[in-house]
Amino acid sequence: MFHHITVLKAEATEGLSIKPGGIYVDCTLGGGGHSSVILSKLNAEGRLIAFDQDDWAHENAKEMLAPYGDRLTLVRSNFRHLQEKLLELDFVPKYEGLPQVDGILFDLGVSSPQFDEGERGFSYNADAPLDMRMDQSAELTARHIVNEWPEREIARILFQYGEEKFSRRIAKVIADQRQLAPIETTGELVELIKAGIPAAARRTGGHPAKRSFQALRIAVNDELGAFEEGLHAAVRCLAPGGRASVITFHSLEDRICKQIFASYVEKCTCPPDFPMCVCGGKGQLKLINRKPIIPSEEELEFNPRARSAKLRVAEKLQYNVETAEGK
Ligand SMILES: C[S@@+](CC[C@H](N)C(=O)[O-])C[C@H]1O[C@@H](n2cnc3c(N)ncnc32)[C@H](O)[C@@H]1O
Repeated sequence: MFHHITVLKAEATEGLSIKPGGIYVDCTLGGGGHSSVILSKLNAEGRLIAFDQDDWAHENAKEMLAPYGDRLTLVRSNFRHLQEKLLELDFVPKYEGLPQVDGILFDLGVSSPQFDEGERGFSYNADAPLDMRMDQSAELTARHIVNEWPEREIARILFQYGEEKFSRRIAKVIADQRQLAPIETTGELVELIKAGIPAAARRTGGHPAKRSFQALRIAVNDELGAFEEGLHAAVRCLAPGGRASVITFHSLEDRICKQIFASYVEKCTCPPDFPMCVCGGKGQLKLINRKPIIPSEEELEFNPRARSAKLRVAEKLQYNVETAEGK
């Protein structure tokens, strides 16, 4: 059973402002929660293209979303290849060599089954081989990072991606241990992480391995690099008036989303409610919400995993003056 509770389900799909006959992309299919809401709002002309790099998500979606027939196209790929993959689909309109879709959704991170199934190696609560790959055909595993990367690189990712204060001490414990024997399992790694954190600090702030496991997962899957590339591609692939809805789960992701969106609005000086950019600037997006939308208390009661979620929505502007005048 694939059981993932969809986060900000109504808010993220309402953010897309769905037209029944439009073409939409869910970059993070997962358990199909957002995809099924989008599909339920489409008519016979409407299409959803759903990406995931994990086979599990596809196996589940093939069954669960089968009633929608050819309204749904599944793409097993990293969303960093969004533009190339959309160009391959005949039914997606193209303009000046770019695909044109009406909305794109990202719900970042891992799904609950990926995390909860110990065998995938994402969880510090289960003993399993050190894997952590979302795409099981990818080469880089957590085992490789822990056993092969230089100690200072391990310290860097623990600090940058996990905000782990004791990153250097943990990296040193890992480097010392692997001289004796390779580190093979999540259980062994949890013990090494604990050994690198002073006893008093271990008793506060949740599970002592939480931050390091997050950091390793981000590094194994190059999550931030893929998101940056995917979000830039999304802005290029939106048709005028199309929306991007992005749910992030930690400050590193949210910062990337905020900065990328800002980089496409900052040169436009048109009023926010203006339907078309006429200032001659190169603005391509307008922000639908300046402050991120966060889950309600009711949602958090029902799904505590939604606690750190933030939703940002932006809309592609109509073509700017140069393009609108038929250049
Ligand atoms: C949080 S879950 C999505 C849950 C989904 N929105 C739902 O409601 O069921 C994130 C999913 O995105 C996938 N994913 C994460 N990063 C990806 C990437 N760069 N390319 C493709 N899929 C990715 C993961 O494999 C996972 O299945």
